[in-house]
Amino acid sequence: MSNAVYLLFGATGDLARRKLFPAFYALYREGKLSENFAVVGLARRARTNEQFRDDLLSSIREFARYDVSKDEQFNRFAEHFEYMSLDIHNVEGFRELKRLTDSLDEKFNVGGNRLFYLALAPELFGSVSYNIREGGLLEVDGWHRLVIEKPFGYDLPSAEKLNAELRQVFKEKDVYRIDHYLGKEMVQNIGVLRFANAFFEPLWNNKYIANIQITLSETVGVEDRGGYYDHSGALRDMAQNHMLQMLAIMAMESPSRLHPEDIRDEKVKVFRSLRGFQNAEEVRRHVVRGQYASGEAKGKPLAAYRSEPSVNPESTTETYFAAKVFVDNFRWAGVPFYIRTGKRLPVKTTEVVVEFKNVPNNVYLAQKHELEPNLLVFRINPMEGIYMKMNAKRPGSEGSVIPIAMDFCQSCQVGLNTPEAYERLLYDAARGDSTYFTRWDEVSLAWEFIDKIAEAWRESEGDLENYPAGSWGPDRAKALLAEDGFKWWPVNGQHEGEVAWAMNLGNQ
Ligand SMILES: NC(=O)C1=CN([C@@H]2O[C@H](COP(=O)(O)OP(=O)(O)OC[C@H]3O[C@@H](n4cnc5c(N)ncnc54)[C@H](OP(=O)(O)O)[C@@H]3O)[C@@H](O)[C@H]2O)C=CC1
Ligand SMILES: O=C1O[C@H](COP(=O)(O)O)[C@@H](O)[C@H](O)[C@H]1O
Repeated sequence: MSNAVYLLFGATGDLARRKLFPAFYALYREGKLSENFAVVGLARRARTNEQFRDDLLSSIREFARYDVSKDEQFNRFAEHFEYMSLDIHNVEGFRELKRLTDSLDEKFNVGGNRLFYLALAPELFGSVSYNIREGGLLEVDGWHRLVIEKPFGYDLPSAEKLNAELRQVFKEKDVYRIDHYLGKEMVQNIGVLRFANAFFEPLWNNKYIANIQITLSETVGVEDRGGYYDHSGALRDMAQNHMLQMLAIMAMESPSRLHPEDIRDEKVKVFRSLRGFQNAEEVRRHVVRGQYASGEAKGKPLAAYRSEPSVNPESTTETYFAAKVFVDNFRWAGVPFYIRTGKRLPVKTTEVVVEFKNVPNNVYLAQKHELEPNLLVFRINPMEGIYMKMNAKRPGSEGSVIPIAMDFCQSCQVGLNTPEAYERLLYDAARGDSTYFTRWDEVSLAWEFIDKIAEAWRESEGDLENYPAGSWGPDRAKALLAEDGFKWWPVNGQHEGEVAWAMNLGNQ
C-alpha cells in the first residue's frame, strides 16, 4: 500500500469506530500498511492523542477480525495515529492541520501523499474540500485523493451540485466514491464467476435466463438513525447505490481489460440501458413501497417504524422497496430484474438468484414431472457462497426427477477470515485502484432512474403499504412476480415457512 498521511474527518463518529479503525488495523496486521504512514483523526470534540488511541484500541477490540491487546505491536501501530480538534468551517484550523500533516509526513517519511477520508455528513463535503485547498493541504508534491461516503446527494440536482463543489478542488480521477457493497468479496466474485467460467457466460442472456432476483433484506429496524434514514428511505439508502450497482455487475458485458475505466464503462452502459419509468402509473405497476408496522420476530414484539424514537410519528418514508426493472439492450431484452430491499424482514441476507428458462422439450412432462427451473444463487452476505439447483434422477427410481443442490459455502472454509469491505476499499484507494468505487456518470445515471420513482411517489402517497415487522414485506411485492408467472425464491432456504426446497442427494 502506498505511503500516505490519511486525514480522517469524522474520526469520533460511528463509521470510524465500527469500520475504519478495524480496517486500518487489519491492513497493518497483514503487512499491507508499511511503517510509512500516519493517520490524523479530525472532529470538533476535544481528545488528547492518548484518549484517541484508547478509542482506537476499544474499537479494534470490539469490531476487528483480528484479536488485539495493548502490547508492543499495538503500540507501534497506534503511534501512527494523532488527533486534532477541528471544526471543518474554520479555515485557520486547516492551516494548523497542514503544519501537523507536514510534520507527520517528515516523521514517518511519507513522501507527500495525502488521502482525505470524509466520514462526515454529506452536507459538509463541499465546505471541507474547499477548506482543504484554502488551508494549503494540497500544496505538496505527491498524490491527493478524496474518499467520500454515501449518500452522494439526495437526488440528481443535489448530486450535481455536490459534484461541482468537489470538482473545484479534486479531479474526477482523484475522487473515490464509496459504495461499500462493491468492496464485498462475493460482489467482486460475480465478475470472476461470470467471465471465467465456460458454463455460465454462454447462457448469460435472454435466451436462457428467465429472470434475475436481487434481495437485500435486513432484520434491523431504523434504530437511532432516523435523523438520516427518515429523510432518505430505502429507495435512496439502498436502491440508488447498492442494488443498482449489483444489477449493473450482473448485467454488464465483459470488459475488454481488467482496467478500472473499462469496467466502469461497461457498468455505465447498463445504467444507460435501464428502462426509466415514464409516468406515475408505470411506477405504481412496477414498484412497491412499504413501511413496517408493529410485528414480531422470534417471539419478541417489534415496534412500528413510526413509533421508533428517532422517527417522525407521521412519517411516510418507505422502509421497503421492490421493483421490476428492465435493461433494454440486446442481451437482456424481455428479462425482468426483480429487486427488493427492506428493514425488519425475517432474515439478514443479500442474495442474487438467476432463474433459468426451462429446457425446450421436457420429455419428463409425459411422465407428469413438472421440472423445477435451474437456479444459480450468489450468496453475498452474511453467508458467502454459490448455490446451484438442478434436476436429477431420484436414485433407484424409474426416472423420477428430484431437485438437487450443489452448495459451495465460501464463508464456511476454516481459517478464511474474509477481509471486510472497508479494508479492501481503503487499500484500493491508497493504491490508486478505483475499480470498486463509483464514477460520476454511474452515480448520475442511477439518480436519473431513481428520481423518476421519487417524483411519482411525491404525487401520490396512497400506495405506501404497511407490513408487519418480521414479515417479508407487502403482498404486492409477490404480485409483481406472480403476474409474470414467477415467484421470489427462498433466500437462505427459508421463506414464509416453506420447507427448505433444496434437497441434497446425500439426504435422500
Ligand atoms: N455509520 C455507518 O455505518 C455508515 C455511515 N455512512 C456515512 O458515513 C458518514 C459518517 O457517518 P457516521 O460516522 O455514522 O456519522 P456520526 O454522526 O457518527 O459521525 C459524524 C462525525 O462528524 C464529526 N463532525 C460533525 N460536524 C463536524 C464539523 N462541523 N466539523 C468537524 N467534524 C464534524 C463528528 O464529530 P464531532 O461531533 O466531535 O465534531 C463525528 O466524528 C455519513 O456520510 C454516513 O452517511 C455510510 C455507510 C455506513
Ligand atoms: O449502506 C447501508 O448499508 C447497510 C447494510 O449494509 P450491510 O453491509 O450490513 O449489508 C444498511 O443497514 C444501511 O441502512 C445503509 O445505509
